[in-house]
Amino acid sequence: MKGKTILETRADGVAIITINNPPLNLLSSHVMLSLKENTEQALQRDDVKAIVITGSKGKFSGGFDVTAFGNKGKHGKLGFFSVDFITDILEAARKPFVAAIDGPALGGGLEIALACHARISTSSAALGLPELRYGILPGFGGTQRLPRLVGLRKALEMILKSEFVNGDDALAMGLVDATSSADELVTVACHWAKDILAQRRPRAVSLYRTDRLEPLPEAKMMLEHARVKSKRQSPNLKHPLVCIDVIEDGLIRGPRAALWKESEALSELRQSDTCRSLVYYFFARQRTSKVPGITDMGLTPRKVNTFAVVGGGIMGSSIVTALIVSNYRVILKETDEKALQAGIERVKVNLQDLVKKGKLAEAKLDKIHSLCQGVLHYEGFREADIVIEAVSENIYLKQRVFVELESYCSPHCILASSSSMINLNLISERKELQDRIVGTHFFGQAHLLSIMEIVRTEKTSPQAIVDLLAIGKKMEKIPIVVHNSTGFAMNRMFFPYTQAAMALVEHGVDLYRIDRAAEAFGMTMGPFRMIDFVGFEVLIAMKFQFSKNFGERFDKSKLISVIHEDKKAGETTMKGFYIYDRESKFIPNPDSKTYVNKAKSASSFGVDYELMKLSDEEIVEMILFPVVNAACCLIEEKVVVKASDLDVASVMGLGFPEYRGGIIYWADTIGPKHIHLKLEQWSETYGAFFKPCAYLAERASRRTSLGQAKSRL
Ligand SMILES: C[C@H](O)CC(=O)SCCNC(=O)CCNC(=O)[C@H](O)C(C)(C)COP(=O)(O)OP(=O)(O)OC[C@H]1O[C@@H](n2cnc3c(N)ncnc32)[C@H](O)[C@@H]1OP(=O)(O)O
Repeated sequence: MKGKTILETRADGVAIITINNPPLNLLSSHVMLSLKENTEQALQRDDVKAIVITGSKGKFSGGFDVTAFGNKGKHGKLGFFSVDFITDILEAARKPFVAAIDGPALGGGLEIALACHARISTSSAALGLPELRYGILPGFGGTQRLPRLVGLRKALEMILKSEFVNGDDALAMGLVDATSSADELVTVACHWAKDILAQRRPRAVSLYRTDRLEPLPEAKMMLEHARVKSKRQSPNLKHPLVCIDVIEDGLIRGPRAALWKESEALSELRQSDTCRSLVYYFFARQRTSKVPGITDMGLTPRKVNTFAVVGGGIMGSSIVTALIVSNYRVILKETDEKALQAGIERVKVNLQDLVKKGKLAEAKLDKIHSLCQGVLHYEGFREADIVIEAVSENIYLKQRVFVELESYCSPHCILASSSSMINLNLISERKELQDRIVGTHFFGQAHLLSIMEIVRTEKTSPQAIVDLLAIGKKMEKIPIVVHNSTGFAMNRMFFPYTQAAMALVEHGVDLYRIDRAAEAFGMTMGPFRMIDFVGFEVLIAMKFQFSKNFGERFDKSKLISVIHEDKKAGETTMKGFYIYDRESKFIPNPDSKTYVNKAKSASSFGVDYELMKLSDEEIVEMILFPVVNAACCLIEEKVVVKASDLDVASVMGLGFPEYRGGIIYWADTIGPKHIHLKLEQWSETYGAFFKPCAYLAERASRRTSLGQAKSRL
């Protein structure tokens, strides 16, 4: 990736410097060098009185090219760019600089704009400093200039959450000085620059503004609060704390001194393991929508307006919610009036929940809810472009629904099942339907989680997959395209996570200690919290399918049989391994001892004093190496096309820590040999559940990595 900037001079004395590195005008070293050269040239020329910086083709700049992070040596002089160029040449120039922003102005891109003397943007521009996503901090002055432009409170929010704002919001908070249409953008920016030149508008230097900063004692309290929150939310991460320290340093020692501290911190953080893992993960996520043999066929997604959903239970109503929020019209079918009203009510509650979480504007609630229409007898199904079956996980019921769908839907309608584990080939054997049958598995609550498995059989048409990828994008879901198999990819990894933990409990390890160890490692939820989240019923259904399809390996746990007696339990009923209140706060459930004692006495395992002595790290290995093994089986069976898809699925579905790169990436940092050895030992002592698969064995013996897809680092 090379790229450059282009300098043009206009008759009125304004020079336009355009960043040109398509498609996103990223800041490669060539672009930065060229920007510096063109800026110096514009400053030296007598015919140039003011300068506008913009990006080509409606994109200001997507920021620094992150492929360079994680590598030692490359881009070694970023600090000089930040201080010597951005601060001492660009911002210090007597000739005014104005940024004309359309499209993304992110990371280093926004930081260049922050150093200009004014910023004009379109309403739809996306502005943000998402550096923390990559384990680094804003390194071109963003830690100093953003708080001085928008106040510390808002700046901390944007930086720590890697939040983007649009042009209108940026104007409201003082991040930009005016908005304009895209057509007029550069003209408005040129006028603004001339106004500064004529002293009709101020030549504002962001680095030394203080009018928006909160008083120091208040600022210190905010920073302390941010530290506490960051330590609580991500105790294993250092870079958010480094970033907070650098911001504070600027408030105490002054912004210029802090710029050097910022660039030193950047140099160090960009070579960290966290940065390497997060950059890897960024590209792994980007790659999920590229499916070899499908997305390279030149197919265009068909227009989809209307969905139909069969079943308004928890999953069905959640899918309806996710669809209507994305502006699709949805017909919801239930079997009787009572069930239908309950389904529609659930959709309403889900929408209100989104409002409460700040993810949906209250004013839009009624309009969005009106996109859902309830029916009892497949009325309107012929107009549907896609039907999603969301009835309970009962193969016979699903088969019956698909027979009915064939007669009520148009011959082009995609027929999707939301099953989380049932083999799609069993759902319908009708040849006429085969190329239209696909799985759409939303892990957990479809309107809350951002991942979607798209399941294809041997016969599913590439067009149906391309259509679903486009729908997933509109719904802002990360798609994982998988081949049909019991449990697909996510549940194939989730189930062993719970099984290993249950085996440990039956051997005498404390249930809550296992959750604590997993969470300290970075899992969003320990295995028992996770079981509560998905609900006991789902786990029981999963055990049934897994035992049937994978045999004895998955048939050992007695704890599942015990909880079967209480199968409605879980977070939705406010009682599972934990007890929940209405705010979803939870405490251990004293009754879970009863489950555990019953399971122990029914179990063939017996208390194992060696296992009871395990350290937290060893507990984590014992519950996560089986997940690595399951992921290896998925690669071996070609359920996924790229190992990196499992990294993304593990993070987004299983809550594996993103900063460890995902399950396969993490396993490669430990080494397949060690994992294989441990699993072999455990399988000898504790049974076939731990038996490593052939793929893992082969990689271990050849000492090669498990991930086939190479990172772009
Ligand atoms: C020193 C500084 O403080 C440090 C920094 O600047 S850190 C960098 C900050 N910038 C970012 O985080 C931007 C990340 N990118 C994005 O969020 C999105 O790409 C976007 C919103 C800008 C655009 O989205 P969209 O138009 O859908 O384009 P998208 O498909 O994502 O990207 C196009 C290509 O650019 C790549 N790309 C995007 N941002 C990149 C980046 N910062 N570095 C390297 N490659 C990048 C994508 O991987 C993709 O590659 P591909 O064509 O090979 O798949």
